[in-house]
Amino acid sequence: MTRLFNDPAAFADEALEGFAAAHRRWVRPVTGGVVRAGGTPGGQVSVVVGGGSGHYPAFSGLVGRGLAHGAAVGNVFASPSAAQIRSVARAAHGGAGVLLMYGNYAGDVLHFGQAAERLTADGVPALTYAVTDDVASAGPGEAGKRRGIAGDLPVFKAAAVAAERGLPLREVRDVAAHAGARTRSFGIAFSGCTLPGADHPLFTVPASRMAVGLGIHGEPGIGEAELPTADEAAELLVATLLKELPEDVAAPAGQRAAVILNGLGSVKYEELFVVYRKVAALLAEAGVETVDPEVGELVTSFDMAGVSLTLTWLDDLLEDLWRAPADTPAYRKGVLGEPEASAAPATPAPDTEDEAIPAASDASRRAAGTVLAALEALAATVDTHVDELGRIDAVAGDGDHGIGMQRGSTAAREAARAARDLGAGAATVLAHAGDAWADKAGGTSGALWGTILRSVGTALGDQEAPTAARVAEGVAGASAAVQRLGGAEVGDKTMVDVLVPFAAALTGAVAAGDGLTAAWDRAATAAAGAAAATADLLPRKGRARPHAERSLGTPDAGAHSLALITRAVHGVLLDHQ
Ligand SMILES: Nc1ncnc2c1ncn2[C@@H]1O[C@H](COP(=O)(O)OP(=O)(O)O)[C@@H](O)[C@H]1O
Ligand SMILES: O=C(COP(=O)(O)O)[C@@H](O)CO
Repeated sequence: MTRLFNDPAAFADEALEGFAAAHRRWVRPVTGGVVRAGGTPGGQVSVVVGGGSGHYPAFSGLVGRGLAHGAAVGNVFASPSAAQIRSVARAAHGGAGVLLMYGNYAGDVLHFGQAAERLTADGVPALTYAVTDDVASAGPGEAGKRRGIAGDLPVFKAAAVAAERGLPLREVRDVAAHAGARTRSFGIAFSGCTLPGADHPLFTVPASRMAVGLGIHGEPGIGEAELPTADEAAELLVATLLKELPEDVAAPAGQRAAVILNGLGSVKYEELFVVYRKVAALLAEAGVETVDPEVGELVTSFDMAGVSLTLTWLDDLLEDLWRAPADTPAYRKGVLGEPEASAAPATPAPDTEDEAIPAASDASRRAAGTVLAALEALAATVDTHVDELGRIDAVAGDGDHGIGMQRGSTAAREAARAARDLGAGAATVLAHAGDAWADKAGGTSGALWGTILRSVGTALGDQEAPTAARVAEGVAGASAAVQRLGGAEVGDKTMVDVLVPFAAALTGAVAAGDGLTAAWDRAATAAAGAAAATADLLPRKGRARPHAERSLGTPDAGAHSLALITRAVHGVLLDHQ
């Protein structure tokens, strides 16, 4: 239970503020996260890590010498936005490029990928690396789909030390990939966390049982088993990882491994030590020599009761990097010399983008008024359904869809209003709204909704009075852009299952001669039907994928919210026709 909070929606921001105030020796707050207090030495590659809040010490607690140069910090269980990541990366840049590192989650992949593209275009060379250590999240044949859990730490650390030793950007990324390929984790859980403001945990397991194969967002595991003793838990964790050796490790005997026994939030240190006692014995029995083991909380999920074991199979390079000293708020080891003089920031962090409003025709400015009304109706619908969206998402996802949509749609409405008040046309109002949505919400749906609004805006332009055909073209463009960006197809159980038939129905009705309001009405009806039909699908993308069966009978959260929104926008069109 998370008991101490003010406004749940402000929890992540307030926690970051307090964290930075408490750790000024190590970190300096910047827009979107924190960077090392002493900056990045000139000419050194910076390693910028990040992810959602709720996982402390990941990610802000891992910033300091010997580890990350900066951390981009998202909302609770949602990736930071591309704008946050760019801001942190620019502040951490020492002139030699930036490696962006994160766990392999859909939202993180989208936002860090977009940030890397923009940074490179802005003259800050940037590469990405996603950690995939969690063996329970996908089989060995799909290792690229695995998520990142406590294996984040050794992989981030290897890259950061390589950067500090002066390696160029590509080689730092190669080191990250080498450490990632040799890092595996597996966990068990006894209860999920309770998010700030929620009154029950994301999942529960009967007192006599445990979930096997945990996730760090309240995912309930891939199986259930009898509650083990501490020794039995150790046996399961060790046996699972010894069966999951990296390709270039033939057998455990004779190997050396970095070991992390990680508590997820409410498993106490003494319990962890009881488990570790057996883990150490079992690894020794298998002929594995443990190197600088860590027992404690390194990646958490609020108050989740769970424990995971991580092994990084070491070679000479990886052992050297793992043993290197570090000095961060949450992870310290060895002794570091005096800090090198830091670079004057090579790339000052812009806090705001250029806000110039392009000229617009009167017709487009009038259309911007309708766009604003549509965004107001959208945000109101999300507010009304916020709890329902969270509940649906919690069935097989991480329960944050309502909160994420609320943050995004509220920000979009405010940005649209400000742009409209400055005389913007329809395209500019939608572009500002889309950017604000993606920036404030983060997460998968934040990136996708930002793209939807911007795509529709591009088709409308700032000059012409939008016709029904233009609107249909914009929605079709949004549908194609979402598929390109997220890689989902119809049938994967995502918002694409609604967006594609919605766009097709709208285009078809307009082509058949319907006016916009009538065509939108038909399309919104098609959207509602398509959203309901997602209940029969098995998810193949996003957070819900590993819990496919649990989601049968429940519609996809993003599909459902999209259908609700299309109906709300129809009400606005009726009023404005
Ligand atoms: N690859 C994808 N393409 C399109 N939509 C996706 C994809 N992955 C997830 N989604 C949509 O995003 C929704 C989840 O949104 P949200 O919970 O806000 O993001 P997150 O999963 O990052 O927490 C899902 O219900 C699904 O509709
Ligand atoms: O939740 C996280 C990011 O994943 P999403 O796909 O945005 O949900 C984050 O907590 C882990 O970095």
